[in-house]
Amino acid sequence: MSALYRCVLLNRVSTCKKLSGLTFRNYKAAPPQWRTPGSYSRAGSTAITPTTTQPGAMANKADKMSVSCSRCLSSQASTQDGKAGVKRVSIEGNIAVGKSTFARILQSACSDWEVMAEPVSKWQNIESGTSKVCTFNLLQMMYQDPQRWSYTFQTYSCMSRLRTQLQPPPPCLLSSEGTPVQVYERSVYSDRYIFALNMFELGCINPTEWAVYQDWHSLLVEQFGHQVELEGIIYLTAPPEKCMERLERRGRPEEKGVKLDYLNKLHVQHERWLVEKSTEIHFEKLKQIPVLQLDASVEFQSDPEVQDQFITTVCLFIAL
Ligand SMILES: Nc1ncnc2c1ncn2[C@@H]1O[C@H](COP(=O)(O)OP(=O)(O)OP(=O)(O)O)[C@@H](O)[C@H]1O
Ligand SMILES: Nc1nc(=O)c2ncn([C@H]3C[C@H](O)[C@@H](CO)O3)c2[nH]1
Repeated sequence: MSALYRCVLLNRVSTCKKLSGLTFRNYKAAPPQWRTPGSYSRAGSTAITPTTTQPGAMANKADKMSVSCSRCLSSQASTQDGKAGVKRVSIEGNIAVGKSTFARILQSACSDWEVMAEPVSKWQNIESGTSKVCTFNLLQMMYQDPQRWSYTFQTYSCMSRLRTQLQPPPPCLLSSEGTPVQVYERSVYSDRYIFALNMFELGCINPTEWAVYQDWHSLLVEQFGHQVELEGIIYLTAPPEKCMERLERRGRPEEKGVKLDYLNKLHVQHERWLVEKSTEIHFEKLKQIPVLQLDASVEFQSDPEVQDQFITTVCLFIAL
């Protein structure tokens, strides 16, 4: 069944449904508007059959994916900052788990979603203040000498994420009749509660730097308030060994020295923050954020059926 068809179907779901372990409670939301790659079309309204009742291959694929949702999205998106009705969601997960790949799939499936990529190329090409010819690769510097460069990296990565999260949605999203969504690849929150915290625990950020980082991070998040709030988090998980395999296959030069142990530590940070909820969080709203956990160890890149299943699940999460 195509993503377009199933998203049309979603329009009629109003009672508690269970999909691959994901429970949805009563919701009435406008249907997400979908496109198939290459052709954009608006969805009409048709009766729905929940995906769990679909026989055959789809059900088997669903068995392969473990999906869980800690709480579903509130239908109230931001209304105070010119982003009325636009929901904001971040995709979180370990290095090379497949966030960009997943984001591209979402982007190509739905015209109402704007995916904002992590600004890696900016980190790789910081222009010198005096000469545009001279650039610095801060990502490489951080990996080569984490003790020296981690704090600098976190200031720059957090600033660039903040800039991304403050970007207004494009006019087409604001005028959308469906459920427009801005999807960020990582966020100012993972900057602090995954990476900066991890670097501090590893001793690559010293206690003074950590105190300074936390102070300005809190100030920025509090000052920008609802402008940097999220309505949901999509957490992609895979065993660190799988991430290592994908990281090596991708072959990003700066990541040559990344060890499995580092990915294990980042995995633990993600689990503490998003699953066990044992990370100390300093923002009340962030503590309440619904988290959709998706098992990204499935090789979904070349499997349209699995992609469809993911899209449907995200679509339901966002519609709630
Ligand atoms: N589900 C998947 N099945 C197989 N290969 C995948 C899958 N998802 C991603 N990959 C591959 O793994 C590599 C890393 O994926 P990707 O760049 O999307 O990860 P990422 O999470 O965005 O990484 P980063 O944390 O560095 O931003 C890529 O080579 C991609 O083609
Ligand atoms: N130290 C550190 N802090 C961050 O906030 C952060 N965000 C991403 N990364 C690394 C992971 C990938 O190699 C690469 C692309 O995601 O950049 C980070 N590294």
